[in-house]
Amino acid sequence: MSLAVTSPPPPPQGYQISDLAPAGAFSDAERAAVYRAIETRRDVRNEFSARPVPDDVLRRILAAAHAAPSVGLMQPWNFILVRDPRTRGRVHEAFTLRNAEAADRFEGARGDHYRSLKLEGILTAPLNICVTCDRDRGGPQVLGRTHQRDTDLYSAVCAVQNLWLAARAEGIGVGWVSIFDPEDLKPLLGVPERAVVVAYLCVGYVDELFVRPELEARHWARRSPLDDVVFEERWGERPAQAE
Ligand SMILES: Cc1cc2c(cc1C)N(C[C@H](O)[C@H](O)[C@H](O)COP(=O)(O)O)c1[nH]c(=O)[nH]c(=O)c1N2
Repeated sequence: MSLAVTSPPPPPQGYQISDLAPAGAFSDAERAAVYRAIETRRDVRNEFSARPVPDDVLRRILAAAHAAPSVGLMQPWNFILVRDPRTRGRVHEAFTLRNAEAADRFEGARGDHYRSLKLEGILTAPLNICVTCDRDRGGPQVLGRTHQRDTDLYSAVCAVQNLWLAARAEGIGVGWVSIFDPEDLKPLLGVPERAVVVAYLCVGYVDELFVRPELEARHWARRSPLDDVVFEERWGERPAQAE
């Protein structure tokens, strides 16, 4: 009897027919719903109702975030659900310190205008979600990240946007608060050294939303026209106007 040494079979590399589905456009109503979510999504700071977000709704929103694209399918995110008022109180203190520093960077009337803006709903929203990026997930080599190390961070931001849009469809507002030193938040939320705090989100039901960005409605900044930001072939080259 020969005892031939056999190497293990190579891992499968193909896919199954059942892995594919038709890629046709959505129905008119479905398409309208997607664009409506995108166009009416707003950053919410002030108008949260205390009504809790039910677990099944929260699960759908988190599943939408978790379905985001990610470099090499790295899925580098975690979602820390922050509900404890004591923790949120500490997060709010961290915000207050950094917000005062930020306000001082704007001079004169601009500084007064800044101080008049409410820029977070940490204590008034019933739920806060911290989105992190674990920079070591997927090991040292991740497909697509070799020459662009920050693509893991970009992936986590894609998850935030998915969450934001799904929340809009559920009637839930989201406000992104970045007026922190992220290192202040890490010990409060137990975020390990290797991970980055990407977003701190205030989440809750809202009865009304601004129809345009609140910062525009409050005369802080203006939304730019689409044509100002579209170039053709090279930076600065404007597309030819359609006849
Ligand atoms: C990365 C990042 C960080 C922040 C924000 C957004 C993003 C993408 N935004 C919200 C921002 O002001 C808002 O998105 C724009 O003004 C546009 O308004 P709408 O989102 O369309 O309502 C925001 N808003 C705020 O009041 N406090 C903040 O700290 C931040 N930080």
